[in-house]
Amino acid sequence: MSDAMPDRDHGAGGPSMDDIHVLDFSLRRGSFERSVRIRSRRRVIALVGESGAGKTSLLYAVAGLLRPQRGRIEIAGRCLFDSERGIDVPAHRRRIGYVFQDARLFPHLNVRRNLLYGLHGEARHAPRFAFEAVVELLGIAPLLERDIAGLSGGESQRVALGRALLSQPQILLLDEPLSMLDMNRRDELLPYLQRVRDEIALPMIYVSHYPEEVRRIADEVHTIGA
Ligand SMILES: Nc1ncnc2c1ncn2[C@@H]1O[C@H](COP(=O)(O)OP(=O)(O)OP(=O)(O)O)[C@@H](O)[C@H]1O
Repeated sequence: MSDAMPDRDHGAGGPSMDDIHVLDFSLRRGSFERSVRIRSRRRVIALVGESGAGKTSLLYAVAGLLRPQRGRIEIAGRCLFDSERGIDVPAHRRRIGYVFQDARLFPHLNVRRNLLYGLHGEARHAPRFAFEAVVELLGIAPLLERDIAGLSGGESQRVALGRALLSQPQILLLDEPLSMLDMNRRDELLPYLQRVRDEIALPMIYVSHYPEEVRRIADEVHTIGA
């Protein structure tokens, strides 16, 4: 089932004929099996569904961490997997920024070093998302010299989002980034997620349990397992 939201103004980086996502595949994890058929021209889509429906598994397949049994995955027109054509782009070449439920920051590095970790390897050369711009976008400047252990859940998620952007992704995958936060912290973080959505023209796939959260972020909602 899918449910298109009203159009949002995405500016110059908005949807075009090329912005077509195709998630048309079947996967298996132990005894769990899930097939999905999603085609979308919306840049930001959400996957919702009950616990165990397979939302995280679908993100893993997009990220190249789980290989589907068959099918095709295209994000913004870029083919990542096609069993018929023998295409399976390795995970490290998919240019994915992944934000998990828990921020998964390096506890022995401070905020600045966690962010700079994202900006390593090829990402350092002519980055599309520069360090200062990402720090400004996410309001991280006051946190830069702080230790990870002292950050609130919302601050940690902003740093995790910043690190993901600095890795210069072509796709942003968000796996319930607000789920570990209480209501107040969720309300604090949501505007930053909206800024990322509006100011950075990246395709985003957003997994969530919360209809309210999804309505505020995604252009289109797909229910998994219905
Ligand atoms: N490593 C694994 N090996 C075998 N089965 C697994 C593995 N990881 C998850 N599963 C099973 O795959 C199914 C889908 O799990 P998944 O985490 O993708 O669901 P989800 O919709 O993201 O759930 P939640 O909302 O609770 O995070 C579940 O039945 C789960 O038990």
